[in-house]
Amino acid sequence: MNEGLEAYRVLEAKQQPQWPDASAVQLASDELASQPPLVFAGEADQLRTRLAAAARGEAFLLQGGDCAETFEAATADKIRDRVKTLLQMAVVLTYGASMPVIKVGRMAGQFAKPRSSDTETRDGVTLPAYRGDLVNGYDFTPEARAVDPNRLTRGYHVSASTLNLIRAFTQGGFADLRQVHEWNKGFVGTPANQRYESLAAEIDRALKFMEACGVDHTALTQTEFYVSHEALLLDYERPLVRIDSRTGLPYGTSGHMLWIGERTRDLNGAHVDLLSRLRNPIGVKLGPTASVDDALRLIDKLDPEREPGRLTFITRMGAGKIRDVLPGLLEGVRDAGAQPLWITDPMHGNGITTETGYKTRRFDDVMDELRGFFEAHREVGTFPGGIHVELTGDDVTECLGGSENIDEETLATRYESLCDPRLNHRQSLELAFQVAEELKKLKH
Ligand SMILES: O=C[C@H](O)[C@H](O)COP(=O)(O)O
Ligand SMILES: C=C(OP(=O)(O)O)C(=O)O
Ligand SMILES: [Mn+2]
Repeated sequence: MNEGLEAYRVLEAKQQPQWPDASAVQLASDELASQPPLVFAGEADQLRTRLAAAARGEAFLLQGGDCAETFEAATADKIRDRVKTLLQMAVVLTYGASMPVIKVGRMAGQFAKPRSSDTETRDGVTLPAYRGDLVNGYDFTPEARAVDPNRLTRGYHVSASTLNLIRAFTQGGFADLRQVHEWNKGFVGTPANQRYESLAAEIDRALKFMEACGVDHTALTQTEFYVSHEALLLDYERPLVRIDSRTGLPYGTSGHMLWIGERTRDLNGAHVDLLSRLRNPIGVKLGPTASVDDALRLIDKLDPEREPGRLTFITRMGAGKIRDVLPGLLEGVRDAGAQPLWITDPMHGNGITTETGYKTRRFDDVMDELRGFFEAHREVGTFPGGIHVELTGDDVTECLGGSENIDEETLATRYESLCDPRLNHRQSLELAFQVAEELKKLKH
């Protein structure tokens, strides 16, 4: 029954590195195959159950983290701050939505990147493009940019220690909601403070009320937190597929939820084939050219049983297109009787490059796409089930605007991303406040 797990090998796999030495890749693959799984099948099942609730309109998904994690930045402080940002956003969204928020990091495995071009040219020198720390290094030298299969096992170990820390933080009391309300301090003295003050005060009061009522301590101090990444690099994903001893079924154990990117979602390609055979919850990015037919064929292939929570469509249309494109897609899928979870990625359709060469996004465009997402669902009568955001807990300057009004000149001061621009800590919270306002409207 599981022989099909090798079927992807004869199909076209886009965006894979050209490894120079097949035997070194085989060694790395054998090494990965001998390591323990990073996540357990039962956890993936539990996430699927949670996502099924979101598909029914009874929960909301918050998925976020770096565009490209790096080995170097897998430090305790940076992991803590990213988790903290997501937890703080989740508190705001939970209050806005009055429903559970499912927390899923783009973490502990988000190390491989699809690129528009195989090469990068700087000052007349052309080298291979950076494809993520799982493949090559970022420094612009031939040595760093050479692809290195030893990075596959290093990526596994960095993911393991990242996940270990995430589990410790979210189970060990760090996620104490009573601490999480400290977030509003980040806004003191900014124009955003006034705008969000009243919602922040309401949340504070609600938390104090819960505590006074004697709500079970663990409900306030422990939280479920899942990890996900784009399942791009098949030489990493395949060796981490394991057969679950309970059910005899294959699970990708590199993360709880795996998604297929916009560039690799070909129906007859290797990525769709391999992921179709795994029991994890699966995501697929859908850009503005995706048709109803594309979506329905993906459903047939990835979710033939139409099992709630199995399939999440992550739309990334661009602020200028979402209102035109999304309603038709939602209608077509609904009319075919399918109920995938629909979430929005308001980042990847809104990239621009400044004259000085920085890849960036305008906070206002991100918010506009988010509002377009809620409008499209309102129009069709479907549920806007979550958000997928590139963000960091650090005080970087990568996206334009927000309450700090980051301008083009400021971008250069703390631009740290090696791939796409992320919302910084404050911009992320600001986004959460505005999404909470949209969620509140849903209830009325
Ligand atoms: O994260 C997404 C893609 O890897 C990224 O947007 C591609 O960027 P590029 O056009 O710079 O290759
Ligand atoms: C590559 C990404 O997105 P997409 O596949 O939507 O372009 C990403 O999420 O970083
Ligand atoms: Mn990205």
